[in-house]
Amino acid sequence: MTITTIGTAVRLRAVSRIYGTGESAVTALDAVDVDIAPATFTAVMGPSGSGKSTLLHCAAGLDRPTGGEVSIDGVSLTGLSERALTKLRRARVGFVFQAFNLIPALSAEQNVALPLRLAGRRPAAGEVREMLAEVGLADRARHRPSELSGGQQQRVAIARALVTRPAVLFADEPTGALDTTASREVLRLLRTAVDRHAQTVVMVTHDPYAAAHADRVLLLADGRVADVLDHPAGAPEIAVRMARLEER
Ligand SMILES: Nc1ncnc2c1ncn2[C@@H]1O[C@H](COP(=O)(O)OP(=O)(O)OP(=O)(O)O)[C@@H](O)[C@H]1O
Repeated sequence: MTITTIGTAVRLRAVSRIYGTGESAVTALDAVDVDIAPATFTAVMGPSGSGKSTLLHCAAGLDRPTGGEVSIDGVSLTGLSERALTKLRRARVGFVFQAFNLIPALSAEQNVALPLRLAGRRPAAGEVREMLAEVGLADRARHRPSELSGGQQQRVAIARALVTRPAVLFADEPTGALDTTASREVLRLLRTAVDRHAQTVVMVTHDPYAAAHADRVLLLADGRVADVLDHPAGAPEIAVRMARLEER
């Protein structure tokens, strides 16, 4: 069964995720409600262990919540079979991870073409090259990941995540392993996906400077949304709200 939720790219209703059972049970997410509007950039922050990665994984359909409901692009994930969930992820969702996760034996171009091939499509002429050009790597198409800098590898990973033109891009600490210049370039690409291509970006980060690129910052504590900051003025404002959260 699918439930249509027009106007929301990602919707969480009373989403809980409990790891383990009995005395060792850990409540990583505690009845979280979140609505993420299409074509917006959301940053998810919070102290270590507050549930950021769990939220991202549940919202992206990579992990199943213990309770509650997640919808992506108007489709409820509850009750979908693994196969249907995989299909939905391939069609509507992109992922970027801190560790890039490129396939070492494949060239940049082959890495970017992978999601299209997995979806059973033969990439159209120029399609993959255009995507690489969008992330500024047209001249690196035949290079393997080991022949690229960290920043370039992450740009290939972004091209790979965006090549299917997914409705939502989830990014888990995408700038965590990068220096300031490479981070800025990655954040600019994520911002472009939102502003130019009307895609929705949800990014977990520890870095207030990265979060300052977002339209909205969700601050988690103990598996709940403890604070929300709309249109942050800059990194200092975000850092202050984070500090307040950590003092509680
Ligand atoms: N597979 C698991 N089994 C048991 N507990 C887990 C598992 N994954 C996460 N947890 C626990 O759930 C809570 C939330 O973890 P999560 O990784 O979502 O936090 P986080 O905010 O992303 O942390 P960090 O910033 O350190 O990456 C933590 O207490 C963590 O120990």
